[in-house]
Amino acid sequence: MVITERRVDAVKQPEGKRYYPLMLDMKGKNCVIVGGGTVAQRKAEALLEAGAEVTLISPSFTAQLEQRALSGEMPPRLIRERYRPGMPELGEAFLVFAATDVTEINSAVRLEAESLGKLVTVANDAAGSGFIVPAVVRRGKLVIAVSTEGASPGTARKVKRELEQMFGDEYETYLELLQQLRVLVQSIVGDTAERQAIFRAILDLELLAWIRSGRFDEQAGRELALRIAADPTEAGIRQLDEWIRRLD
Ligand SMILES: C[C@@]1(CC(=O)O)c2cc3[nH]c(cc4nc(cc5[nH]c(cc(n2)[C@H]1CCC(=O)O)[C@@](C)(CC(=O)O)[C@@H]5CCC(=O)O)C(CC(=O)O)=C4CCC(=O)O)c(CCC(=O)O)c3CC(=O)O
Ligand SMILES: NC(=O)C1=CN([C@@H]2O[C@H](COP(=O)(O)OP(=O)(O)OC[C@H]3O[C@@H](n4cnc5c(N)ncnc54)[C@H](O)[C@@H]3O)[C@@H](O)[C@H]2O)C=CC1
Repeated sequence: MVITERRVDAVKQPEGKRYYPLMLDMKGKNCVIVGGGTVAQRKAEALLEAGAEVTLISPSFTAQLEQRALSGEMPPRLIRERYRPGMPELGEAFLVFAATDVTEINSAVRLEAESLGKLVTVANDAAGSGFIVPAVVRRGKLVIAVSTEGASPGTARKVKRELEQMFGDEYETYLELLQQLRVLVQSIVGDTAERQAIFRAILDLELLAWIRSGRFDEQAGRELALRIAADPTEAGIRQLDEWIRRLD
């Protein structure tokens, strides 16, 4: 019992880091992942989805990565070698992922990448990483990223699943509509304060419920835009809920 207690007491709290979340434009950006296992695969898939060019360095790869390299647009490049210092791919990378199951290799990748001025993440060492990857829910243009700052990745995944239940597919249509209305209002209302008041009024409209009801379509969106263009004032927009309700 005493031994157990000592063991628990000896576990050091990792020093607190405060991360800065951001959204990176990865289109066409070179990313190097060292490793070819399930973690490398998960990171590669997310990067490819964001339009990055992905190179993986590993003596072996998961069946899914092998498959992905043969098919589809923008296949990942697989380099079938063990990592060794001085590989040119690292120097050309925008981001580097050290994702092998060998701590010494991951550390060597980190040191080299850092010496080249690269941002690097280490799959088994949050403290030694320049960035970490959150769990992500996407609904069209709505992106919800969840992080526990490395405290419990499993919890990040769990919270993501909860958010998936809370935020349904209606957000895809909703954000497309809001984007259109925003561009429209920006093109017809010159005064910043008035524009902001209009945007707030639009957010207060019961558009989500309308979309969820299944009665909203392209024609309805057009009609809404026309009504806003006809009376682009806060008061005018606040009256639109009545019109929406009457459509029911
Ligand atoms: C620090 C970080 C670095 C990074 O990879 O960026 C990191 C580190 C580690 N993860 C480990 C384990 C697991 N990781 C997951 C899952 C995910 N891990 C992700 C991110 C991160 N993981 C970063 C912090 C994120 C944050 O906290 O905010 C997610 C969110 C994003 C993604 O990878 O895309 C993705 C969910 C994606 C989704 O579902 O959408 C699961 C769950 C599962 O697989 O079912 C497990 C097993 C359960 C568990 O251990 O909790 C271990 C090994 C521990 C060990 O063995 O001892 C380490 C190493 C360590 O802790 O040092
Ligand atoms: N960050 C995260 O999200 C998670 C991290 N982990 C940690 O990440 C590590 C990797 O996990 P998995 O992908 O599940 O392991 P895995 O065993 O599936 O894959 C390890 C990969 O590393 C490659 N590799 C080994 N030596 C190499 C070398 N010298 N050069 C290049 N590649 C080499 C292997 O070929 C293999 O493809 C584990 O050590 C684990 O602690 C585990 C789960 C989640």
